[in-house]
Amino acid sequence: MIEIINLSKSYGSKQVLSNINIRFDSGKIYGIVGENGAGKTTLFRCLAELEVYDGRIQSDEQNLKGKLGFLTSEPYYLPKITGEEHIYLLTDARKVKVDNLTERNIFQLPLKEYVSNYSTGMKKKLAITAVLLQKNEYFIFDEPFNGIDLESSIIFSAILKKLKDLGKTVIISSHIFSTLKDSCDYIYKIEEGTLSPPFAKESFDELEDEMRQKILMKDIGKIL
Ligand SMILES: Nc1ncnc2c1ncn2[C@@H]1O[C@H](COP(=O)(O)OP(=O)(O)OP(=O)(O)O)[C@@H](O)[C@H]1O
Repeated sequence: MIEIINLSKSYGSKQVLSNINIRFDSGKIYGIVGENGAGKTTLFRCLAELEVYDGRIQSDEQNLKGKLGFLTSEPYYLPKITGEEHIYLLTDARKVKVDNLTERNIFQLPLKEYVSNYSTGMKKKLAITAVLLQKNEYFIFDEPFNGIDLESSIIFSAILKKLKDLGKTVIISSHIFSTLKDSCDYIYKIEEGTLSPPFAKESFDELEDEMRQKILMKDIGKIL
């Protein structure tokens, strides 16, 4: 369980998150949606303790940091590092021993090659692989579906379900609503720094309609 209590975050005079309260339970998948700049990544960075914020984040873990895997929307790689080395770097940091990496290479990445030679989607899949192999209890996936091909999306969706079955806590953001609809137990919307009440599965269509209506109200003719 992770609980966020009265969390607010500003960058200088700009308030990005206001009084966020949310609880993430084990064995559940939580989706976070919101327009570009709504504050999704900022919320995730606060959860990963990469930001200073007002409010409190508590969990039933003594060392949440060591059990939280964070797939950032633009993962970082060292120069001149191979896929295999990148994975071992991250798993060694957690003192997790990875046997049989070849078998666990679910996205069939060329792990002996330099990551700098990977395509965008391959880099994303490498980052997903490393976060999974770290054996985390909590997972934050910021835009995991961005840039990955259909087959990999299907594999990743199946992995999400498996994580849920294993009792892990999963928090995920995506602009592709269908991917969240498939996987999530609850979806929250961030708008102007505040969080909506949770939408449960039976109200996902209602949320999607609401978001579509808002977009349709914009006068796209202005640009043409
Ligand atoms: N380091 C920073 N300094 C100043 N402002 C920032 C910083 N990081 C983010 N912001 C601002 O905070 C707001 C929220 O950004 P954030 O990246 O959390 O949005 P997001 O919902 O993840 O957007 P996207 O869907 O585009 O990824 C934006 O207005 C952004 O400009």
